[in-house]
Amino acid sequence: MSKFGVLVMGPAGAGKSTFCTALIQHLHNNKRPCYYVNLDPAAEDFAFEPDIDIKDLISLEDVMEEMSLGPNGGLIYCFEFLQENLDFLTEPLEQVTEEYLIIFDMPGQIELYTHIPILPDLVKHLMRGSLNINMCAAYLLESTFVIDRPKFFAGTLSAMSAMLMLEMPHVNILSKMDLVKGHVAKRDLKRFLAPDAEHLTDEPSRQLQFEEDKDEKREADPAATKNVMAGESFNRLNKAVAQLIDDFSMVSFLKLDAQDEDSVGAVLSYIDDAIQYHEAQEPREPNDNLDTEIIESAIDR
Ligand SMILES: Nc1nc2c(ncn2[C@@H]2O[C@H](COP(=O)(O)OP(=O)(O)OP(=O)(O)O)[C@@H](O)[C@H]2O)c(=O)[nH]1
Ligand SMILES: [Mg+2]
Repeated sequence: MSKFGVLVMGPAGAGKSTFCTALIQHLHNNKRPCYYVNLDPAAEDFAFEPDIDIKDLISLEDVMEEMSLGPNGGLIYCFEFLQENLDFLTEPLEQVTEEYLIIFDMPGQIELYTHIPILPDLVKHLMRGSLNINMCAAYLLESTFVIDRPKFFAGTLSAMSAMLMLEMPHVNILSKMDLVKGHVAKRDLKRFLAPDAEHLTDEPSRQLQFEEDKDEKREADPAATKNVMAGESFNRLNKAVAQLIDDFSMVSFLKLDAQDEDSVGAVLSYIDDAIQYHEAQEPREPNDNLDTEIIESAIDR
């Protein structure tokens, strides 16, 4: 029997928990069962009570107090503790059946997605071994942060880093689209949704701004002309990064407005495709009330 899950990731405040809530609401509305797993040991308020909450195993607050760690060190400690106590996840998840979508709500500390092997090990445990969950990563970036070229590069590279590290089907999502709608031309938005090297480096106004910055810095401090962020070298760096993003041709973004159910439904259909959810579902019984109504209304017509 297969199981299906989505790992909702991304930087702090990207809208991960809001997306999880919207997804659960959408699944409820469509009479689809889901299983909500909170893996953020600092999360407090939930619109839907998690079925598994890492805080029942360990809480960030306790770790910070007892181990005298900061929030990031504390989070790593919590995940190492989870790694040593994987039964906490395995035992309840073994009972989850194939109709369920298991939603994992992750914390926002970016180091989890870049260089620490904790998350790949956790993902391996969920995808292989006894659980054998068909998983997809949903990586959220806030749209207001990335519709500016340098921020877009930084955000996209972080998404790519997570993608390469986790080696699992991956859906990138620009969240909070309601905040940029009407403020950004559709044409401009398009090039951030499906980036290619030429579009990303072709931005004369931005270049002008950097040239001006360079002149100002030169007057103040001649050594600043060596700054890699200024002028031609920055331009070349931009081009190289844009080419890298293009070469991978893996980074494109779906739009998400968590308040808009159609938008949530559209993102879910990409996730379903990535994990092949529908292929594994049993055909529904024809005597199911809903199906009977549909058949009756089709006969009436
Ligand atoms: N306008 C708008 N605000 C949003 C949207 N999604 C989330 N927010 C707001 O963004 C803030 C952060 O949202 P969360 O869902 O807590 O983000 P998160 O990624 O779970 O944050 P951490 O778990 O702390 O990393 C909250 O104030 C939300 O109300 C959206 O689609 N539109
Ligand atoms: Mg959250």
